[in-house]
Amino acid sequence: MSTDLDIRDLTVRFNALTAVDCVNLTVPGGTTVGLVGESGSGKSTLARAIAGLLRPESGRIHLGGKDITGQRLGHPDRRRVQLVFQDPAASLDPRMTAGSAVKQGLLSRTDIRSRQRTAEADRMLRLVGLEARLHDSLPRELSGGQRQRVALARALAANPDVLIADEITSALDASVQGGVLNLLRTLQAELGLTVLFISHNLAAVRYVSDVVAVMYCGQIVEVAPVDRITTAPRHPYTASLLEAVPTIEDRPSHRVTGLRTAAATLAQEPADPHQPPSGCRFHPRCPRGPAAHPERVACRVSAPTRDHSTGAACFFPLATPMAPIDLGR
Ligand SMILES: Nc1ncnc2c1ncn2[C@@H]1O[C@H](COP(=O)(O)OP(=O)(O)OP(=O)(O)O)[C@@H](O)[C@H]1O
Repeated sequence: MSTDLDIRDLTVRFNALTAVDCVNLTVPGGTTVGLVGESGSGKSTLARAIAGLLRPESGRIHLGGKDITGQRLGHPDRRRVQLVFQDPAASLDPRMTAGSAVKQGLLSRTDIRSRQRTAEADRMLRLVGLEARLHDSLPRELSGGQRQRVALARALAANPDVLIADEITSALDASVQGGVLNLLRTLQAELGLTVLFISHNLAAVRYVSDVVAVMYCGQIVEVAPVDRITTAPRHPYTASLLEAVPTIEDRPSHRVTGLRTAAATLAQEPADPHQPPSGCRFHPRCPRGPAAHPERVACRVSAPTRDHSTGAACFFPLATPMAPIDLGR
């Protein structure tokens, strides 16, 4: 049975810097939510807070209805959320074999006896597409893709409900990225995992996600099903991100929403989370905001909340593209 992950009003601060600001996000059980946004927008901080590696200042994290906020290391529920990082070379101990790394993940399991661990570690290695003969290999004897599979096996060994994948393909050669993404999709479906998939790579996000959440300067500015958000983004920031992907330009729906103007905005510096702009944090860069439309003062003075009908936190969201007109024969 798959488990919902519910994040409510979550705030994480590093001294004066609010890296995650009152974030609300639900990852429905057994689905994948992709989390995108520019560098420094707070994606990894949110991931680490959900995984219990950072203590939030306020807000709650619920897993299957149970509050797991701020659980300490060693709490039995901590294994239920597993985080896999970008760089397996850094996250794996260079002196520890693949099998030993996976066995570490098994330590949190009360249902696996110590004498079963070797066989179970081999099963986990096979599950991620590695031959059991690699059990005794050290990280330096493995390729980047194999190392990331070991990191995945170690995470899955804990039998988690939620897997957070933070840029897991970014450090890999393009030729092996697809294999890891396919593996993630297969594992997600077979194990009924609830997945938060963080990536700069919008093509990867589109490939694995059911829903996409867009983060800007510590806040979630838009959430929508993947097909909708990639063809008809409602928040100007989402549009800017999509516009930065060259292949998207050929999509007719984007011409309808007139997104070409948004591309230029990404050339400007992102908002500084130490001194976030007033009102909507995107307003100084926004092609639909007061810089281009001086009468739109609301953007400067009030912070928009996410609207249920558009999924976007914006006073002047982009219009839904009109359905194609059927001209008949
Ligand atoms: N341990 C820390 N101490 C102080 N500030 C931090 C710490 N970790 C992150 N930050 C700051 O918090 C903000 C959000 O960073 P975070 O790494 O969560 O962003 P991100 O969206 O994951 O970026 P990237 O895509 O580059 O990984 C940034 O301004 C960053 O400098």
